[in-house]
Amino acid sequence: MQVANPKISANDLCAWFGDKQVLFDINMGIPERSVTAIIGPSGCGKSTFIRTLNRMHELVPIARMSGRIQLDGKDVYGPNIDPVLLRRKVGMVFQKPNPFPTMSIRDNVLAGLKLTGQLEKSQADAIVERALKGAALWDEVNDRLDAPGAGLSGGQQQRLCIARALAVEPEVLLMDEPCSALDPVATARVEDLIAELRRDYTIVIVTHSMQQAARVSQQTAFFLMGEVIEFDNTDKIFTQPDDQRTEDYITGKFG
Ligand SMILES: Nc1ncnc2c1ncn2[C@@H]1O[C@H](COP(=O)(O)OP(=O)(O)OP(=O)(O)O)[C@@H](O)[C@H]1O
Repeated sequence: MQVANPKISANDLCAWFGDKQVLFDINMGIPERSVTAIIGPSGCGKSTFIRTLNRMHELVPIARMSGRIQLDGKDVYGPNIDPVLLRRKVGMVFQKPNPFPTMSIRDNVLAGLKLTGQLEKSQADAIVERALKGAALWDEVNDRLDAPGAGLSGGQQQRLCIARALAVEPEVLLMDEPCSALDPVATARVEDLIAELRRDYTIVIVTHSMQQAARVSQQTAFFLMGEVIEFDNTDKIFTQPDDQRTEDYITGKFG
């Protein structure tokens, strides 16, 4: 699938852990303000791929990569790019909700801004409200912003982590199996939220749930053993895939 003016593009991307190559010549354009799902069996390189997009891959000492990743046409591995600033633009939400447990809900939302020394105190209340509203959590927590983050349900904690990611005003949100620790009700809320967020953000979501990919995404990439086997509109991937391996995977013949 050719994407005109992609928000992010990967060109000839390869990645290794030590001697083991785990991504092979990935070429993919990720459209702006849209949800792109990454599916594929365990160990096929989905997480590694999204972690190359905001330079988290390089935080693993034995990790290496080659090829090019561009954000708005600019090389994210270029000499003038500060990885910390890049990660503010390209935020990440992880599999297990990971709020700071003893920190208040309010401070959890502000944590990213505090870390990068960007918090203007006079703005804090407005930022907290905007981020929690953006994460569809404000109505549930606005009367207890000083309570610890750990007191929330799993689904609320994940939305708190999404609020924390939104507080730094990213342009892209990478989500690595964001619902895998959530029950179906909490999952549905996060999926509704993803549908809302796509109006303003470019979202890339790794998921093991084919149903989730079909529900939330506009494009889907099927990864297998470190390669992109097929990348197309989600409807096409789930109804008329071009590759037999995609069909076998989505119909549950392996996984
Ligand atoms: N920190 C690491 N050190 C060494 N090898 C790693 C590391 N992280 C991942 N790998 C290996 O890289 C390959 C790709 O892993 P990755 O986590 O990207 O796959 P995945 O498709 O996201 O898997 P899953 O669906 O199980 O989360 C696997 O073989 C994995 O064992």
